[in-house]
Amino acid sequence: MLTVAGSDSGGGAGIQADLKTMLALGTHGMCVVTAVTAQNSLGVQGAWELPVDAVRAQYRSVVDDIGVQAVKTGMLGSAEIVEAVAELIAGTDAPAVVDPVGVSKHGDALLAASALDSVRTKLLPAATVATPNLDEVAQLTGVRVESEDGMRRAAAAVLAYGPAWALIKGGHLSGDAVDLLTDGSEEHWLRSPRHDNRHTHGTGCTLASAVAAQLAKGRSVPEAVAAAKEYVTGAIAAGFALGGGIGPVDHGWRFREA
Ligand SMILES: Nc1ncnc2c1ncn2[C@@H]1O[C@H](COP(=O)(O)OP(=O)(O)OP(=O)(O)O)[C@@H](O)[C@H]1O
Ligand SMILES: Cc1ncc(COP(=O)(O)O)c(N)n1
Repeated sequence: MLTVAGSDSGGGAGIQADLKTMLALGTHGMCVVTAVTAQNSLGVQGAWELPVDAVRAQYRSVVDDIGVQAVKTGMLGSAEIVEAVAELIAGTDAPAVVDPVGVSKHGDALLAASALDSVRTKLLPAATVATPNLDEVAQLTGVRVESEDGMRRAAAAVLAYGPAWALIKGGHLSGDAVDLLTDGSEEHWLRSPRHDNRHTHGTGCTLASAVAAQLAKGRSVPEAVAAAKEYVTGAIAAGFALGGGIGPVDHGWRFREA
């Protein structure tokens, strides 16, 4: 399966998190790099986008020869890259999990403000599952959620842009870590205990890649999301200190348990 995302030199989020997740879930990981970040446990020190032609060329190389069973998108950076990727995934016969990455855990911008409209009108409509966190919901739809009660409103506002399913992540609320998956008719609440662990770098990338890996294996969207939630919860519980700031989740927690 394929991730279209930015590189995190610290190895906790982005392309690196995606490929580790794909391996841990028994799939073959491939990647289209959209941007390179200089990043560590303290934040993002720099970010450089690739030319849009390089993004398109990587995508065509992989899809035309090897083929894909599922695609995941993460950091896309600019409106130009968002629009190119939206067109590429819309033309690919595989489910697409779109993580509309806006800012890093440290508050560094990973998407230009000028790209928001392209995310709304081009990328979200091409998604099988869109996985915004609550800050991204606010940025994209204007809906602000401060408690579980508001998550239905958030999902409706995201679904209005056209993804088949919305997975609203409540990781930034307090209390249990609750997410809502809905296609507008079915509703699935995913709840896990909140782990009191500050080493959560990469949670969003890991969850979205895990959903894509499960879809690649042929699971339905609700089954894929339930299995992905279980995987990311274990990875957060096993998150560990690395560097002087926020350490990564542990993508290999199941290997170590075994
Ligand atoms: N402390 C925690 N304990 C358990 N689960 C958590 C915790 N924090 C987040 N989660 C879960 O992790 C997943 C990712 O959610 P989150 O809201 O953190 O995504 P994100 O904001 O995109 O990630 P990031 O903050 O790294 O950019 C969700 O399933 C969420 O419920
Ligand atoms: C290159 C890159 N992509 C995405 C994120 C967001 O990470 P998270 O998984 O924590 O939402 C990041 N920090 N860096």
